[in-house]
This record gives sequence, C-alpha cells and structure tokens, in this order.
Amino acid sequence: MEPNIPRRGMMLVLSSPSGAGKTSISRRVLAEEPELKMSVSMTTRTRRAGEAEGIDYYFVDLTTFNLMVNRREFLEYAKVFDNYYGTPRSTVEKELAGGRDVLFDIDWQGTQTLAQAARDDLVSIFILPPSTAELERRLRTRARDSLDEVARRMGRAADEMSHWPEYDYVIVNRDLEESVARVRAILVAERLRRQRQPGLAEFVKRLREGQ
Ligand SMILES: Nc1nc2c(ncn2[C@@H]2O[C@H](COP(=O)(O)OP(=O)(O)O)[C@@H](O)[C@H]2O)c(=O)[nH]1
Ligand SMILES: Nc1ncnc2c1ncn2[C@@H]1O[C@H](COP(=O)(O)OP(=O)(O)O)[C@@H](O)[C@H]1O
Repeated sequence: MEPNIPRRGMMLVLSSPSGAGKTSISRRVLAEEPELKMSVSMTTRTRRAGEAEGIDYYFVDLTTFNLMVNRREFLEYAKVFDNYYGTPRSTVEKELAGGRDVLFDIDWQGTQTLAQAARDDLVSIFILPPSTAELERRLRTRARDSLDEVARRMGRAADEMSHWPEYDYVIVNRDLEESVARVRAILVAERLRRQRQPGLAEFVKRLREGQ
C-alpha cells in the first residue's frame, strides 16, 4: 500500500467456540501487527488466574455494566455463559479514526450487532477446532476453568459452531503458526480493498497528471 494514501481502519472480528484458540491467535497477531489494536471488552465474569485488568478484560460488577448500557457506552454487548460482555465504544472509535485496525474477540451475537451497524468496515473470521476431542483437550489443558466449567463450555460448542456461515472467513486452527499466518494474510488482502483506501482517487488523479 502506498504510504501517502490515507487508509480507513477496519474492524477484524475473531469468533470461535471457547477453547478453539482465538486468544492464542489474537495475541500472536497483535504482537506482529503494530497497526492493529485490541478492543478490550468489559465483563461481569470473575477474573481467572493469570488474567490482567485492562489487558484481558475490564472486570466490572453488574451495576457498573448496566450503567454503561444505559449511557449507550457499548458498541455492542451480549450475555454469554451467564455473564455479560460488552465492547466499549470510545477506544474503538479513536483507533478507527486514526486509520488503525481494531481486533475483536467477541461471540456471534456481538458480530451480528457490529455487522448491522457497520458492515462495510467489518471483516469476520470464525475459528474452528480440528475435532471435538481436540477442543475438549485444549479446554482441559488450559486448566483455567473448573471441570464443571469445561463441561459447560463443551455443551455450548455445537451451538456456537452453527454460526460459521455468518462469517467472511473460516480457519481450522490445527497449527498455531499456520493460523496466525492465515489471519495476517486476510489482513494484508483486506487492507488493499479499494473502499479502504479513500485517498486513492486523489492519488490516481495526480499520477494521471504526471506527478
Ligand atoms: N458479544 C461479545 N462477546 C464477547 C465480548 N468479549 C468476549 N466475548 C465472548 O464471550 C465468550 C466467553 O469469553 P471468555 O469468558 O473470555 O471465555 P474464553 O473465550 O473461553 O476464553 C467468548 O466467545 C468471547 O468471544 C464482548 O465484548 N462482546
Ligand atoms: N493450534 C493449536 N494447537 C494446540 N493447542 C492450541 C492451539 N491453539 C491454541 N491452543 C491451546 O488451546 C487452549 C485454548 O486456547 P485459547 O487461545 O485460550 O482459546 P479461546 O480463546 O478460543 O478460548 C490453550 O491452552 C492454548 O494454548
């Protein structure tokens, strides 16, 4: 992409059943893509060991969450596994206005809401596990949730996976390196879309004038 052509930021959504690997993929892609910023969600879920406030989530109580809903401070929010999760509006708008892309780790409900609000700026990727047995193995080895929680997440997986046709791209996460490379390839291609380069008309006009 020509560095002097202003670019319009995109919203890149990763969704998957819990345990398929979207957090692992997101972390790696973010580390390798300086122009991509994470949208940190707010949740009423309790913090797991190893999770950090403001990095993994902003952890809030239900009263605070409801206050933000009433003030329309969420771009979207949804109830997942008996807890509430929401995307704060302010950071997303700031990054997009600055021409940077924003990565979202949100479920299919949130993806639908974003698609209704801003379809042209949205690129969505669904991550699938290679098999059910492997999904369960990943949830267990992650060892962050109780066995009950693992069973509950497995119970939800089939339902969540039924939403794959609503996404632009689908990646089966067999090998982490390969999945990271695939997400980065999608980023490269989507950034080159004509509508994401609003300065193109001016650039070509100058080219045609011999400048
Ligand atoms: N709609 C919506 N979903 C979210 C948001 N943040 C997280 N989620 C989804 O909530 C689900 C549960 O997330 P989490 O409790 O972190 O479990 P994990 O995905 O197994 O690590 C996942 O499907 C996330 O993609 C959000 O801001 N909005
Ligand atoms: N391609 C992969 N191969 C093997 N293990 C993986 C792969 N991707 C992720 N994992 C592991 O699976 C577990 C769940 O991954 P995580 O990124 O937390 O999933 P999610 O965010 O979708 O719930 C973690 O222990 C992670 O290290």
